[in-house]
Amino acid sequence: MGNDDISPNYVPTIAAIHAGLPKDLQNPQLGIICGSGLSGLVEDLRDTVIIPYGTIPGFSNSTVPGHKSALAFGRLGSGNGVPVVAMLGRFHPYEGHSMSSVVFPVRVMAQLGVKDLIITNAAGSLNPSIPVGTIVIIHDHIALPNLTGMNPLLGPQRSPNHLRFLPLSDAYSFELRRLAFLAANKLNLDDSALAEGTYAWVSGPTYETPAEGRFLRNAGADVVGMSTIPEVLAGREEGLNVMVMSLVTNFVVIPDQYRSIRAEVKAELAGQRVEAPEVEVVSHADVLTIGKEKAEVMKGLVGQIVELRQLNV
Ligand SMILES: O=P(O)(O)O[C@H]1O[C@H](CO)[C@@H](O)[C@H]1O
Ligand code: HPA
Repeated sequence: MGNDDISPNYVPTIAAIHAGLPKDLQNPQLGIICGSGLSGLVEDLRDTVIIPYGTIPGFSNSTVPGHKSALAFGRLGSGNGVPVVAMLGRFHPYEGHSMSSVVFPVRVMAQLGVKDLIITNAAGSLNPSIPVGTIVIIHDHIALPNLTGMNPLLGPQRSPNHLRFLPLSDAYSFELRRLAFLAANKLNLDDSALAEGTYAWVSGPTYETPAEGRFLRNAGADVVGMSTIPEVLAGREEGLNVMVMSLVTNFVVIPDQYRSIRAEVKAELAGQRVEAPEVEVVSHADVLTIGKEKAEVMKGLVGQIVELRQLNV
């Protein structure tokens, strides 16, 4: 899955978007990507204009429950506020979208004038000290697909302004992460509400086996998900400041030890029938439920980050 569309034609896309917007919303400063079940993040936008993906050349539709398929434009923050564009729903490679379609909206955001990009997602925790409901401010990532030939930036250099060899040691904006913690403080959130950690990107759509979960945990990842990193890479390649907030919606199932069938059969042969174990499984429905529960907190944080950014704190 390489990058199949190196030079997208932005003209019809930007024209379609601008045609649907009043002048003062045409150059948003902040981009937001709403993860699974997190479209409620934009409820506080003012003067909102919704543009369905289906009407925007180059955009696909998201097929995942909990993802809408529209851009929301509006204003966030006090006074006149900051013009914002939000993706209500994203594209995942596992849906069959090409890598270039997955990151196209981020490139379009950059064309529209976005400078800061806040990416959200639902993720599974690999770290026992990061429970369900925690919001993890991502400070690093492990992207196995990137290491094995699925890097979204594969292909000819896009332009002289797009770095051929993009460094990623500074991928996650120190400034925006700082504002996230200042915002949590302003909102009187408990220390445990926000954590910092490393996101592991996997292609999905299967959830991890216990051995895969253990492998990722041992590799140093704190949370795992099937999105986000292509957007981070494209955002950085486009010169945006990027921050990622992962909402932990479940623990990745990693039993300490496997139940031995041999031992159970031995017990059965000795006359003691053992019941089949109940194995805990993750479901997307559970992921969406936690998203709904925590949408308010996520929304509050984003709003407060915008407020602090406006004040140049
Ligand atoms: O990363 P987002 O889009 O929030 O969604 C997460 O939730 C889905 C699995 O439940 C996967 O798509 C995973 O990546
Ligand atoms: N694994 C991968 N992606 C996810 C998970 C998970 O446990 N939870 C939400 N998205």
